[in-house]
Amino acid sequence: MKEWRRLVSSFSYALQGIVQTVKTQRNMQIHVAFAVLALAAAWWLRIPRGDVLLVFFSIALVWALELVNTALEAAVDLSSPEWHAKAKTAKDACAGAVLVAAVLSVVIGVAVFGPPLWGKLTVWLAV
Ligand SMILES: Nc1ncnc2c1ncn2[C@@H]1O[C@H](COP(=O)(O)OP(=O)(O)OP(=O)(O)O)[C@@H](O)[C@H]1O
Repeated sequence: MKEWRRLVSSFSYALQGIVQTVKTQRNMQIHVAFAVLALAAAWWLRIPRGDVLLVFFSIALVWALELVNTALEAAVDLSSPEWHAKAKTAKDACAGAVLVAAVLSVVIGVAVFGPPLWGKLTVWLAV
């Protein structure tokens, strides 16, 4: 029973971490907005299941890295409030990781949504 309660509370702390990050981090709010847009577009364009999984994968990757980035920023601010070269390296590298995932998700987005969007556009333009 105790184990079960511990599992539920760690899940609840994890959810609090996600909610708090969405509430406080502008970049996370942008990622969430893009994810909602991408999923709405996937539904509208009737994207095949395999491609929807790719979209979910890129959303999860960007969100996960933004959460790690937020955690690292908080830890660095706590341990090194003054300027320090290593604090800069840590923050910049973590921001770079988010950027890599964001670029990958743009590439996936163009590959998944590009052809069906183009198809819709050509139908509209032909009318
Ligand atoms: N203690 C520090 N020592 C050295 N450089 C720092 C330090 N704090 C921040 N920086 C530099 O300033 C940049 C911006 O840091 P900041 O903490 O404002 O994060 P951010 O990327 O603006 O994220 P957010 O907007 O989510 O707070 C870092 O990427 C880093 O280059």
